[in-house]
Amino acid sequence: MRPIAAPTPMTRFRRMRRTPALRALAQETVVSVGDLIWPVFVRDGVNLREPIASMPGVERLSVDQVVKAAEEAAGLGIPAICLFPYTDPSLKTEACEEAWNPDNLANRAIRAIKAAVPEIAVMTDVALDPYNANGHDGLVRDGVILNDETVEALVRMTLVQADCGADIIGPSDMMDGRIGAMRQALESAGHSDVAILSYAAKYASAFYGPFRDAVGASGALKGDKKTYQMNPANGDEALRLVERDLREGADMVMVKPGMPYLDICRRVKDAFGAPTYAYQVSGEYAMIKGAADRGWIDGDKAMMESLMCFKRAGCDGVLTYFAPAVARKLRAGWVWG
Ligand SMILES: NCc1[nH]cc(CCC(=O)O)c1CC(=O)O
Repeated sequence: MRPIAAPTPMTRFRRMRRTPALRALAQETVVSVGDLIWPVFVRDGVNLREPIASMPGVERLSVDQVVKAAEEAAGLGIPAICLFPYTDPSLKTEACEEAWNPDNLANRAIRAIKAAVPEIAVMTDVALDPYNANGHDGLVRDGVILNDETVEALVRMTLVQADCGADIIGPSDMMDGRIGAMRQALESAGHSDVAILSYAAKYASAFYGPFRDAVGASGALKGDKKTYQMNPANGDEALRLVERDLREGADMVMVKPGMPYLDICRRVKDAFGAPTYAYQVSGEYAMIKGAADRGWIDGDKAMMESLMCFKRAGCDGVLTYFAPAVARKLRAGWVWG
């Protein structure tokens, strides 16, 4: 495509910006409620909602409250909810057995949501960090993160989540070969309808800080995640990872974080045309909220603009802590232009 413009004054771009009606007609991109996946934090207990200091407005919810949140999301038309457990430190071990316990917090939440709100898609997190005494996404031996042993553990975790009724498996661990192993295991176990949204291009990012507070992993983590998460300097590698995961059977792919990596979103969408998602991560949320709470930016406008930018960059959808707030704005008839 080669856009052509006659010289001014034959072309005046401002003609199409003059009124809201003309701006609406010229608008190229839309955000709709169907683009949203809402990540929520689950904690133990009953009737509990616990604020997270580094994520103003986000709470850890007990399972009964997660069900309420899922009902609210479904009522707003949000298609999917994604669960992250805050695991009791006493359940964290080096072998991470709690990860495939059918009665762990995340699995109880999946079952409770599917029983009460079957129409909402439940997405899971597959990684060992909520269950690992050392805070890593993989099993660790002598300070080394083990790839193939971790993949076996992740497959066990996946199968239990699928048994509990998960619709979308979300491997966020960045081990090599896990998508193919999970896909095969799901097929063999009769879960051929369960989809995989691969965190294919996940960077070793400073923007995950508030999330690690939210799931209680900040204190536990020994070292960093640079031997498995990507170097922020790399773009071509993201394309190779996405291609590999699609070939192994991923149904959808994700770029994470979101806003600092919109170039990667665009390249991934253009290269493969696969369902492509971005994760607007905790640090991105905290920046917008933190600045808004101090009166430095208009929080609603910055939130809506950020969602539009993901869509413009080629994303089919966005995992965002803003999901219910965005859905409410859309429902109220948000005027973009
Ligand atoms: N498996 C860990 C995981 N899953 C989702 C996030 C980050 C999400 C966010 O920051 O909102 C992380 C953090 C990490 O890799 O350390």
